Amino acid sequence: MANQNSLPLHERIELRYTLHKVIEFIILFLLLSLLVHRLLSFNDHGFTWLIAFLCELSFTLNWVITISNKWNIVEYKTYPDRLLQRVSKHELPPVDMFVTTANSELEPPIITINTVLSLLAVDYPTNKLACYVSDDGCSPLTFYSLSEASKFAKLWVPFCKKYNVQVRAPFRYFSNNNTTFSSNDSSEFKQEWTLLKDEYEQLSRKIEDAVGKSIPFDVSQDFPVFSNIERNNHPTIIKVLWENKEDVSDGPPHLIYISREKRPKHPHHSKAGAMNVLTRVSGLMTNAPFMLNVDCDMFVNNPNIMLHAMCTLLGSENETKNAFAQFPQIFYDGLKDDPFGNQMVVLWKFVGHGIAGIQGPIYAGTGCVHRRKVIYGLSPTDTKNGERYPNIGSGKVEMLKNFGTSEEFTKSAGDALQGNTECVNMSSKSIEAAHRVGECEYEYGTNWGIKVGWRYGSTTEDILTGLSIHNKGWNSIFCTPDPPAFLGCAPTGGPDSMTQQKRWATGLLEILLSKNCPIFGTLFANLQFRMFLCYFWVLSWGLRCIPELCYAALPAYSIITNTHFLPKGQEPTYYIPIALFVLYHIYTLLEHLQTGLSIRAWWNNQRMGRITVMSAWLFGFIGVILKLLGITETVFEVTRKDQSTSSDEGSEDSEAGRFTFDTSPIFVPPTTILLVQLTALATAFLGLRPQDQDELGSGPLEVISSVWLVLCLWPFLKGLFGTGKYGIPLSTIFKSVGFTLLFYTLCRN
Ligand SMILES: O=c1ccn([C@@H]2O[C@H](COP(=O)(O)OP(=O)(O)O[C@H]3O[C@H](CO)[C@@H](O)[C@H](O)[C@H]3O)[C@@H](O)[C@H]2O)c(=O)[nH]1
Ligand SMILES: [Mn+2]
Repeated sequence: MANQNSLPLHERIELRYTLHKVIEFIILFLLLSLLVHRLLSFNDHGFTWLIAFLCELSFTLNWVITISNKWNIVEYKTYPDRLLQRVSKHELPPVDMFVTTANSELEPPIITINTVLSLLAVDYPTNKLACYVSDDGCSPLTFYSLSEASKFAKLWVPFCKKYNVQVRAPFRYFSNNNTTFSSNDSSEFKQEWTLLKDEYEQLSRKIEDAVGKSIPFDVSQDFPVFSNIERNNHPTIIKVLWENKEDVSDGPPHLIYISREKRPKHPHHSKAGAMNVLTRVSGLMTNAPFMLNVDCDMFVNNPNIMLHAMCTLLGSENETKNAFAQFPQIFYDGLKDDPFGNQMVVLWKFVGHGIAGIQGPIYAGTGCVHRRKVIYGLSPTDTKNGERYPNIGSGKVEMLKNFGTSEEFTKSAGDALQGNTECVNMSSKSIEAAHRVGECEYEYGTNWGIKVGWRYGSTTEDILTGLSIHNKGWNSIFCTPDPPAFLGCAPTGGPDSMTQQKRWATGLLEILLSKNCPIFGTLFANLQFRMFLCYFWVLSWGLRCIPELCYAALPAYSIITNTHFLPKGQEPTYYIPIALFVLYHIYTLLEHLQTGLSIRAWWNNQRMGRITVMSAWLFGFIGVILKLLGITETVFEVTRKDQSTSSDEGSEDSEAGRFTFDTSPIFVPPTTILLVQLTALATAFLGLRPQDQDELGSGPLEVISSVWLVLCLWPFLKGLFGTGKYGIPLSTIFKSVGFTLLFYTLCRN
């Protein structure tokens, strides 16, 4: 038994991918050879040679960082059983659970309440949990749905715990299991199951009925605060929907609804602002040392998540090392073969696990358990020395500067920093204080968003917040239990995917071009150099559109002007780009096949990679430039969450993965690139090219490149002839034709 206690709670396992490494180095060698060849033959070639050289230089740099990112692929195994042998259930630390929602139209409340229900039912002592929902939409519908859900939770939570239900989001549970019971199901179970299914259906129906009405319930009676309010102009609303007074062990934990104060002209800092209000309000009510946060669409898929996370966070060694445990983002009911390339399975598998082997995963905004004191600004050395958080200052003035003027809150923050986890309360006094810390002006003049809490200044607040933690020298842990911890929705459709990618590219570049740029973290703080490379790799997504677009223009330019930008057949270097092209695609295909994906999924991801860079990331880049010039502000556009009901045999299904368009200018650049390639190919095949001089004209490689781009842009080619949402709008086509003509004329002159 003594051995039992010395077994580790988590293990780090290094995975070997020798074949991958070999291919990675061959690709690097080929890239370098190509660069050297270009340098040596500059004089014989013109401007295109220089452009190609610069593009390839950036691809090579990117490749070097990719190799570094994937150098130590590690997996963490966690052992919840060992944890439970070591500590009894009532010794486990409390956890506050946060859910954010912002718009009841784009984020249907039925999705939000399923996430909340799945959280309320996790396998963890109920009296250690509290769930806080932040509603930036200040929607009576969301509020109503939650209050109805809290009634249902009283049946649902005990049911899940009694029968050890796997998936604790009711919409999934009742759609997966259907109505077939197994022979060993007791009649009691069948009865309760039927009752709960009924109750859940009633709950969904109530919410559905309420969706149609502008005010879903009698606000004046149920909750007068909701009458006569505007979404962007209202006081703080906090409502304890359910308080777990009796401390029952299998009932639902506390559930609190929060809609922070919003006033026009007061910056609200989108999700980061919401997270900070959640942090403060929960600090006043439960002040748990750990905080789990999820987006409203990310339900719990593995009821043991808290235990898995605790395996990496508890114990004195972890306490001075690991700041947070991040679970991967995985999506449910994803479209077959990932037509929009946004399920990111391969990305998480190789890059995610690779970064996990350096300083730990980047904070991804959802599915993450944070330490409250780290969010309050603690660094690992503060905990090591056992001193009273010297770096963030514990004097009264510093506490006020850091945490604001609420005495109740500074006291609770002090407690949290000292590891004093005594539970606060939900008295009317603390609720009053909670209203104050939810006000717009509360943060003015404080360190909230700057040194404390979720960081402001980027639409990807998650990456920025995680970076500030890694800068301090903290590690993080990539927690990948089986079955997966959380499942969420990936956008389905061209416009939604593009909006999301644009926001990411914008937010990431905002960080790179600010004083928070990770280079400073590695030079002056404790960010490891290879971790800096990881951050640089992610943060520079928005910049990649420049070499990509230039490189995409080169084959067309070469064909139209009858020149070449790739080596010609007489040179031995002719085979370098061919080998690169083949090997790179074998490499990515290998990654997809090893992840269990199809060739089709690989192809979809390849081409969406090209499309996203030329459209969404380009607009992210432009957005940041406009912000830097002071012309516009960047905004957080919420992604639509589709309510994928279980009606799988819908008539539209055959069209489900088809690319959709809207009038957004985001679709102009890819359409233009497509038309440019088609024009170039037409000139070549119709023999309209100018005479080439001494065999220097464009060759098969230029034509192949151009054809390849057309294949990548196939969804747009179909879009040219599609109708409705499947067709590229005429205005977009006209603009693209205009740009194409301009390009053609410029080439000809
Ligand atoms: O003003 C806002 C805007 C958004 N949200 C919430 O933020 C979450 C993420 O928004 P979503 O539109 O789903 O964005 P995604 O691109 O899907 O989210 C990813 O990227 C975001 C950063 O861009 C992170 O915050 C998320 O955690 C991460 O899942 C959702 O729960 C929203 O309700 C707010 O609470 N307030
Ligand atoms: Mn989302």
